[in-house]
Amino acid sequence: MRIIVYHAEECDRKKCTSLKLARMGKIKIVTSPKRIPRGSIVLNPFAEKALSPSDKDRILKWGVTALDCSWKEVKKSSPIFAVKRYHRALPYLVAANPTNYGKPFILSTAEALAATFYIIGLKDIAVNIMSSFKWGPHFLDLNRELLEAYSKAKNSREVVKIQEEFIRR
Ligand SMILES: C[S@@+](CC[C@H](N)C(=O)[O-])C[C@H]1O[C@@H](n2cnc3c(N)ncnc32)[C@H](O)[C@@H]1O
Repeated sequence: MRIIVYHAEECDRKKCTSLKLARMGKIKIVTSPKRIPRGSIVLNPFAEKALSPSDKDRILKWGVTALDCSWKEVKKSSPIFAVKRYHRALPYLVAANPTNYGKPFILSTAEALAATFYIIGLKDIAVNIMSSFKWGPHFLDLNRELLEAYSKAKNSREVVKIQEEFIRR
Protein backbone atom coordinates (compact mmCIF):
# COMPACT_ATOMS: atom_id res chain seq x y z
CA MET A 1 0.00 0.00 0.00
CA ARG A 2 1.44 3.36 -0.98
CA ILE A 3 0.98 5.81 1.90
CA ILE A 4 2.74 9.01 1.00
CA VAL A 5 3.09 12.29 2.86
CA TYR A 6 4.22 15.44 1.10
CA HIS A 7 6.14 17.26 3.83
CA ALA A 8 6.36 21.06 3.67
CA GLU A 9 8.82 21.24 6.60
CA GLU A 10 6.71 23.83 8.42
CA CYS A 11 6.07 21.82 11.55
CA ASP A 12 7.49 21.39 15.03
CA ARG A 13 9.47 18.21 14.29
CA LYS A 14 8.93 16.85 17.81
CA LYS A 15 5.13 16.98 17.45
CA CYS A 16 4.86 16.09 13.75
CA THR A 17 2.75 12.97 13.32
CA SER A 18 3.98 12.15 9.81
CA LEU A 19 7.67 12.25 10.76
CA LYS A 20 6.90 9.77 13.54
CA LEU A 21 5.08 7.46 11.11
CA ALA A 22 8.03 7.73 8.70
CA ARG A 23 10.51 6.81 11.45
CA MET A 24 8.39 3.71 12.12
CA GLY A 25 8.46 2.79 8.42
CA LYS A 26 4.66 3.19 8.07
CA ILE A 27 4.65 5.94 5.44
CA LYS A 28 6.96 7.46 2.84
CA ILE A 29 7.82 11.18 2.97
CA VAL A 30 8.30 13.18 -0.23
CA THR A 31 9.38 16.82 -0.38
CA SER A 32 8.57 17.52 -4.03
CA PRO A 33 5.00 17.55 -5.45
CA LYS A 34 6.39 15.72 -8.51
CA ARG A 35 6.92 12.67 -6.29
CA ILE A 36 3.20 12.37 -5.50
CA PRO A 37 1.98 9.40 -7.59
CA ARG A 38 -0.08 10.77 -10.49
CA GLY A 39 -3.20 8.71 -9.79
CA SER A 40 -3.10 9.22 -6.03
CA ILE A 41 -5.96 10.42 -3.84
CA VAL A 42 -4.75 13.60 -2.11
CA LEU A 43 -6.19 14.50 1.29
CA ASN A 44 -7.09 18.17 1.03
CA PRO A 45 -9.36 19.87 3.59
CA PHE A 46 -10.44 22.39 0.89
CA ALA A 47 -11.42 19.78 -1.71
CA GLU A 48 -14.94 19.90 -3.11
CA LYS A 49 -15.43 16.15 -3.10
CA ALA A 50 -15.66 14.08 0.07
CA LEU A 51 -13.68 10.88 0.47
CA SER A 52 -15.89 7.78 0.31
CA PRO A 53 -15.61 3.99 0.01
CA SER A 54 -15.82 4.45 -3.78
CA ASP A 55 -12.21 5.74 -3.64
CA LYS A 56 -10.95 2.35 -2.48
CA ASP A 57 -9.87 0.99 -5.88
CA ARG A 58 -7.89 4.13 -6.70
CA ILE A 59 -6.19 4.00 -3.30
CA LEU A 60 -5.35 0.32 -3.75
CA LYS A 61 -3.82 1.07 -7.16
CA TRP A 62 -2.15 4.46 -6.60
CA GLY A 63 -2.10 5.05 -2.87
CA VAL A 64 -3.11 8.00 -0.74
CA THR A 65 -1.15 11.18 -0.10
CA ALA A 66 -1.51 13.60 2.82
CA LEU A 67 -0.06 17.11 2.73
CA ASP A 68 1.82 17.84 5.94
CA CYS A 69 2.00 21.58 6.42
CA SER A 70 1.24 23.79 9.41
CA TRP A 71 -2.45 24.49 10.10
CA LYS A 72 -1.31 28.06 10.86
CA GLU A 73 0.16 28.52 7.38
CA VAL A 74 -2.47 26.57 5.49
CA LYS A 75 -4.48 28.47 2.85
CA LYS A 76 -6.73 27.28 0.06
CA SER A 77 -4.46 29.21 -2.31
CA SER A 78 -1.27 27.36 -1.26
CA PRO A 79 0.19 25.88 -4.49
CA ILE A 80 0.38 22.40 -3.00
CA PHE A 81 -3.44 22.31 -2.74
CA ALA A 82 -3.61 22.88 -6.50
CA VAL A 83 -1.41 19.92 -7.46
CA LYS A 84 -3.22 18.00 -10.21
CA ARG A 85 -4.32 14.79 -8.52
CA TYR A 86 -7.58 13.36 -7.07
CA HIS A 87 -8.35 15.66 -4.14
CA ARG A 88 -10.70 14.61 -1.37
CA ALA A 89 -11.85 16.24 1.86
CA LEU A 90 -12.63 14.14 4.89
CA PRO A 91 -16.13 14.48 6.30
CA TYR A 92 -16.93 15.68 9.85
CA LEU A 93 -14.63 13.94 12.34
CA VAL A 94 -13.20 15.28 15.59
CA ALA A 95 -9.47 15.45 16.31
CA ALA A 96 -8.09 13.57 19.31
CA ASN A 97 -4.49 14.75 19.06
CA PRO A 98 -3.22 16.99 21.89
CA THR A 99 -2.70 20.03 19.62
CA ASN A 100 -6.26 20.30 18.27
CA TYR A 101 -8.23 18.06 20.63
CA GLY A 102 -11.99 18.28 20.11
CA LYS A 103 -11.86 20.38 16.93
CA PRO A 104 -13.84 19.07 13.95
CA PHE A 105 -12.16 18.76 10.53
CA ILE A 106 -8.72 19.96 11.78
CA LEU A 107 -7.07 16.55 11.89
CA SER A 108 -3.42 15.64 12.18
CA THR A 109 -1.87 13.91 9.20
CA ALA A 110 -1.93 10.58 11.05
CA GLU A 111 -5.62 10.96 11.95
CA ALA A 112 -6.47 11.91 8.36
CA LEU A 113 -4.70 8.82 7.00
CA ALA A 114 -6.30 6.53 9.60
CA ALA A 115 -9.77 7.95 8.86
CA THR A 116 -9.21 7.35 5.14
CA PHE A 117 -8.37 3.69 5.64
CA TYR A 118 -11.27 3.19 8.05
CA ILE A 119 -13.75 4.73 5.61
CA ILE A 120 -12.59 2.61 2.67
CA GLY A 121 -12.89 -0.52 4.83
CA LEU A 122 -9.20 -1.20 5.54
CA LYS A 123 -9.69 -0.92 9.29
CA ASP A 124 -6.56 -2.87 10.25
CA ILE A 125 -4.41 -0.22 8.58
CA ALA A 126 -6.32 2.53 10.42
CA VAL A 127 -5.74 0.74 13.74
CA ASN A 128 -2.06 0.20 12.91
CA ILE A 129 -1.50 3.88 12.11
CA MET A 130 -3.26 5.06 15.27
CA SER A 131 -1.39 2.53 17.44
CA SER A 132 1.71 4.67 16.87
CA PHE A 133 0.39 7.38 19.22
CA LYS A 134 -0.72 7.31 22.87
CA TRP A 135 -3.88 9.23 21.95
CA GLY A 136 -4.33 7.38 18.62
CA PRO A 137 -6.77 4.62 19.61
CA HIS A 138 -8.97 7.30 21.24
CA PHE A 139 -9.36 9.00 17.84
CA LEU A 140 -11.01 5.85 16.49
CA ASP A 141 -13.19 5.42 19.61
CA LEU A 142 -14.27 9.07 19.63
CA ASN A 143 -15.36 8.91 15.98
CA ARG A 144 -16.47 5.27 15.78
CA GLU A 145 -20.16 5.92 15.08
CA LEU A 146 -19.42 8.31 12.22
CA LEU A 147 -16.54 6.27 10.80
CA GLU A 148 -18.76 3.18 10.71
CA ALA A 149 -21.54 5.12 9.00
CA TYR A 150 -19.19 6.68 6.42
CA SER A 151 -17.64 3.26 5.70
CA LYS A 152 -21.10 1.97 4.71
CA ALA A 153 -21.82 4.83 2.29
CA LYS A 154 -21.80 4.09 -1.44
CA ASN A 155 -20.32 7.34 -2.63
CA SER A 156 -19.30 10.87 -1.81
CA ARG A 157 -22.90 12.17 -1.92
CA GLU A 158 -23.99 9.63 0.70
CA VAL A 159 -21.03 10.53 2.92
CA VAL A 160 -22.05 14.21 2.81
CA LYS A 161 -25.64 13.25 3.63
CA ILE A 162 -24.51 11.30 6.72
CA GLN A 163 -22.38 14.27 7.78
CA GLU A 164 -25.26 16.72 7.35
CA GLU A 165 -27.67 14.53 9.31
CA PHE A 166 -25.12 14.17 12.11
CA ILE A 167 -24.49 17.94 12.31
CA ARG A 168 -28.25 18.67 12.28
CA ARG A 169 -28.84 16.30 15.24
C1 LIG B 1 -2.35 20.67 7.77
S1 LIG B 1 -1.45 19.18 8.09
C2 LIG B 1 -1.04 19.36 9.78
C3 LIG B 1 -0.05 18.28 10.18
C4 LIG B 1 0.41 18.32 11.62
N1 LIG B 1 1.53 19.17 11.72
C5 LIG B 1 0.74 16.91 12.10
O1 LIG B 1 1.79 16.71 12.69
O2 LIG B 1 -0.04 15.99 11.88
C6 LIG B 1 -2.69 17.89 8.12
C7 LIG B 1 -2.96 17.24 6.79
O3 LIG B 1 -3.81 16.09 7.00
C8 LIG B 1 -4.80 16.03 6.01
N2 LIG B 1 -6.10 16.44 6.61
C9 LIG B 1 -6.36 16.84 7.87
N3 LIG B 1 -7.66 17.13 8.05
C10 LIG B 1 -8.25 16.92 6.85
C11 LIG B 1 -9.59 17.05 6.36
N4 LIG B 1 -10.60 17.45 7.14
N5 LIG B 1 -9.84 16.72 5.06
C12 LIG B 1 -8.84 16.28 4.25
N6 LIG B 1 -7.55 16.16 4.66
C13 LIG B 1 -7.26 16.46 5.93
C14 LIG B 1 -4.40 17.02 4.92
O4 LIG B 1 -3.51 16.39 4.03
C15 LIG B 1 -3.72 18.10 5.77
O5 LIG B 1 -2.93 18.95 4.98
